[in-house]
Amino acid sequence: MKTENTVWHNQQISKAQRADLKQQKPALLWYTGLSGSGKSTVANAVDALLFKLGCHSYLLDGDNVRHGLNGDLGFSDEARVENIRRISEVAKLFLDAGLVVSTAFISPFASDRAQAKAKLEEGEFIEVYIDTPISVCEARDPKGLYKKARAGEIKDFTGIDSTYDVPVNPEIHVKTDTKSVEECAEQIVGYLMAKGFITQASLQSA
Ligand SMILES: Nc1ncnc2c1ncn2[C@@H]1O[C@H](COP(=O)(O)OS(=O)(=O)O)[C@@H](OP(=O)(O)O)[C@H]1O
Ligand SMILES: Nc1ncnc2c1ncn2[C@@H]1O[C@H](COP(=O)(O)OP(=O)(O)O)[C@@H](O)[C@H]1O
Repeated sequence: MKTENTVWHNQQISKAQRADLKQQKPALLWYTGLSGSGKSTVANAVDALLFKLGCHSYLLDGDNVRHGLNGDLGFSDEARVENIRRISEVAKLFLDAGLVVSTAFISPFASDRAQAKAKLEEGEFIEVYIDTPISVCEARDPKGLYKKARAGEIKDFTGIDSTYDVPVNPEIHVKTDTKSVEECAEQIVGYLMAKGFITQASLQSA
């Protein structure tokens, strides 16, 4: 999709040059999971760990992005599709800047996650499934939203009266009901190290 009568301008500094300067490989950690599953908590812990390791990263969080860029969108299926489309474009720009990016959105539809992946280079999209049973999410209910949804005060609530497509083959599968936040974060950072997204050189220069 592009605006009519616009032409792409190649830029002088490439994505590879920006990444080389930071001694890291751009990547997108795409967190997905139910409300209350732990996306924000784990993504924040990972981002803090990456920062400590000297990695140049950035976190786009669902609730926060809906305070600005996507503040005009609600929770109908169409609005969620547009929400994820915009986020995937923004994430792509951040990757272009050479960063390790995290996005923490419910992103309930598999087709939207697939489209986000298709916008990136091979291997850059890392799906992180925050797999927490809805019973646990509901017991946590950190924002009191499940209570409101059960009372019929919020409609189209994911897992109650709006669909969530469970990831079929996520790169990282995180179980927050059996692991601590720290263990979940270490699992994810360990994956990035094992796959060479963070190099020894970048750690030594930190
Ligand atoms: N109807 C409904 N369904 C789900 N979630 C709701 C709803 N209404 C408000 N909220 C709050 O919005 C947060 C989800 O926003 P996202 O942008 O991640 O959703 S989506 O990816 O477009 O589905 C979600 O944040 P998290 O709890 O962090 O997931 C909720 O705080
Ligand atoms: N291992 C864990 N990982 C992530 N969150 C956990 C874990 N154990 C308990 N929690 C709690 O679960 C809640 C998850 O909320 P949040 O991170 O906002 O989820 P989401 O962003 O998916 O809506 C927080 O209150 C957090 O403290």
